[in-house]
Amino acid sequence: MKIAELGEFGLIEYLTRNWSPGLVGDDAAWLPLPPGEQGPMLFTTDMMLEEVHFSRRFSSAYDIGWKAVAVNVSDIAAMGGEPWTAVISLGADSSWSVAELEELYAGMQAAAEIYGVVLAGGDTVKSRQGLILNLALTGWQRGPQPLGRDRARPGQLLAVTGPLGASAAGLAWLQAGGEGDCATQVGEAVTLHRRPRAQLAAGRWLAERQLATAANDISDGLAREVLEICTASGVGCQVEATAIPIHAGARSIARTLGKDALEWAFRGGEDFQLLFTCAEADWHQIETGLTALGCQPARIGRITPPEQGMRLLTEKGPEPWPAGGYDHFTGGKE
Ligand SMILES: Nc1ncnc2c1ncn2[C@@H]1O[C@H](COP(=O)(O)OP(=O)(O)OP(=O)(O)O)[C@@H](O)[C@H]1O
Ligand SMILES: Cc1ncc(C[n+]2csc(CCOP(=O)(O)O)c2C)c(N)n1
Ligand SMILES: [Mg+2]
Repeated sequence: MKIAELGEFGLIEYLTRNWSPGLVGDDAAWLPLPPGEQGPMLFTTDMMLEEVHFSRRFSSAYDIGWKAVAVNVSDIAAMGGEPWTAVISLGADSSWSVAELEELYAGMQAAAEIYGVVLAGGDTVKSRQGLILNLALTGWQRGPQPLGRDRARPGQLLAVTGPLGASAAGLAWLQAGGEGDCATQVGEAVTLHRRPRAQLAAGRWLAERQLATAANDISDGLAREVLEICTASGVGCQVEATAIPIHAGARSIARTLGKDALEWAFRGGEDFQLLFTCAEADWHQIETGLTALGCQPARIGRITPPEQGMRLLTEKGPEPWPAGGYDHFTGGKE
């Protein structure tokens, strides 16, 4: 069915026909505050555009809906918070059918259930070209203070919650005409590109115990996220290239396509693992706790005093920190 057959209001009614009362149908959604929660409120937004953040050639409408929820939850996870309510802004051109938008909503709903997000209304317009999907997500802080980017201190460890490079590798594989639906490490990289996982349990675990001093989700690549923590905290760092965990599927795809998987880890982005800093004395507890949650934590380096700058230690010796990361206005990558 074409969207024009339903019209704007018919489409909204159709897509939200199973939602609870109070969430859709008035000027604003209303719902009770989470019981007993008084921590600071968190509020984030992340937008996805067709052919910028996803392509219908590589992802189903369900995948796209899923990803919109996961990328927003990831920002709450990086603060050590709990996600709560999201509103959806949707712009669709006439190439999108009602059935596809229904799939998009099914994907959003499925991810929302997994992460405990309530979808609470939104706004719908016709786009001139392609799909625009934006979520604004509220959340709240469990710990006494948000897990920011500005409390990394010299001597602390830099670590990640799991392997990197999978999403960019999965996308490169699909762009090269590769099959995504296979039960291999390559298939897993493709799945991680299509349906990224927010590290909500890891963020919550670290924040509740106050074991992480700073954190960031890896949306724009390790190069960019380490720079953000070091800049916000006013510190330097020393990262060992060989300690950076690379997803096995990304390694395999890099070999086949003649690419560099480490480059995907640094500048590919969309891995949505957490980058965090912690006291060295807490590492054993962190490694055990995060592993029990299904993560594959790895320490990749150390925070240093600011005057030492940011350095990458490779087999050839110390190198300046790799520039770049994903930048929308410099052609994707710097
Ligand atoms: N157009 C804007 N107006 C006001 N603030 C903005 C705007 N775009 C981004 N920001 C703010 O700038 C900061 C960095 O934004 P950015 O989108 O890079 O967040 P991020 O978490 O680093 O990345 P990602 O979008 O991939 O999650 C955030 O605090 C964000 O709220
Ligand atoms: C079709 C297609 N081409 C390229 C990419 C890669 N990509 C797009 S946005 C982004 C960084 C995060 O964005 P933001 O900073 O807006 O959160 C990355 C790595 C993709 N996913 N799909
Ligand atoms: Mg972020």
